[in-house]
Amino acid sequence: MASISLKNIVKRYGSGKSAVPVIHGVNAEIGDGEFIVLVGPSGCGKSTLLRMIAGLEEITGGDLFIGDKRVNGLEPARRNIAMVFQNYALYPHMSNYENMAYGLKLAKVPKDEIKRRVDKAAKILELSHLLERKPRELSGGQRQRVAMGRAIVREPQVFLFDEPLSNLDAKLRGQTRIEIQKLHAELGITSLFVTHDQVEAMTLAQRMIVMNAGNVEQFGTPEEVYHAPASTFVAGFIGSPPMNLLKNAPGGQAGRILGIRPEHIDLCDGGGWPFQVETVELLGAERLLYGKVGGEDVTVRVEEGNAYPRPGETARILPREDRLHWFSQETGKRI
Ligand SMILES: Nc1ncnc2c1ncn2[C@@H]1O[C@H](COP(=O)(O)OP(=O)(O)OP(=O)(O)O)[C@@H](O)[C@H]1O
Repeated sequence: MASISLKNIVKRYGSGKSAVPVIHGVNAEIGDGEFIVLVGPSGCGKSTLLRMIAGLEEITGGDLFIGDKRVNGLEPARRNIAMVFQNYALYPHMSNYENMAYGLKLAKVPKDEIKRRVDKAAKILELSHLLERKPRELSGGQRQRVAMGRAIVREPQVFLFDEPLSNLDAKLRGQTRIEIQKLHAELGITSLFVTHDQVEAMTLAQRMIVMNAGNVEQFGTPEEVYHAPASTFVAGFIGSPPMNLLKNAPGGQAGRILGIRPEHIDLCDGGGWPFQVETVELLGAERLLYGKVGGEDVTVRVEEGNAYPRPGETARILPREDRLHWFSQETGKRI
């Protein structure tokens, strides 16, 4: 196991005048054994960052340490890292056992040691009864477990996951998420998990790095990111539906954006803000009311079973005082 340290990491694709800057100086200290999720919208540079740590992409500037060793120029095979990809990348003609054993065989690990490691990984992943089958004889979720097994047997210092759940359906994604958490609890290997899905990020992360356009917007626990987003970008990205952001809120201040989550607004009989309801959506346990306050979009969440206004009506709403967030209109940063 090992810590990972990113010091002012920069990435540019190409060179000279045609160089495309993609990562603009990322700093992060990841502790030994931590499970970190890297989350952000498509194109923000998550995969590029992960691939630089894996050694699959050259680092343009800055220093990357794994443990106390600077590894910028070290080839991937010598970084003691295992990577799990979205598309599993299993060999179709090999059995699942052979797929898991292949890397060790190449590394000339003795046969009985290979068997010991594969059997142990298969047991952890509940794959023992499927080892003789070929990957095509497995479900998507089982295939992803074989891919994880292949990573585990190498007993790496670091696991890198590149959107490994995105080919699975919603239910299986949920189950596999739980398995990955169990695996981490059992093995305690430093892990970096890339996703664009904020729900996946919130549920898996011990700490999460929220990225936007090649920069780190926030690095914190899911609680910190949810309760104290560092910027309007994070406020709008984390949480579903996203935080309401109002430039001209009643009682607001010039130059400031007021943020309030839909779940932190109550309906009231008098006082509060006038809220013109436009549409209402039922999502099982809750109802979302979409409408306007003074011309700005506002979403309000009401627990199912409670009274709620209908489209076309004007209701009164009261944001909870202790749940208000303030951001600078100029920089978007939290005040
Ligand atoms: N080989 C390349 N040459 C030039 N630009 C590239 C190259 N690879 C990636 N990029 C650009 O770098 C930026 C970051 O890409 P990256 O794949 O890291 O994003 P991402 O956050 O992982 O996105 P996604 O979730 O869509 O995979 C994008 O703007 C992309 O177009």
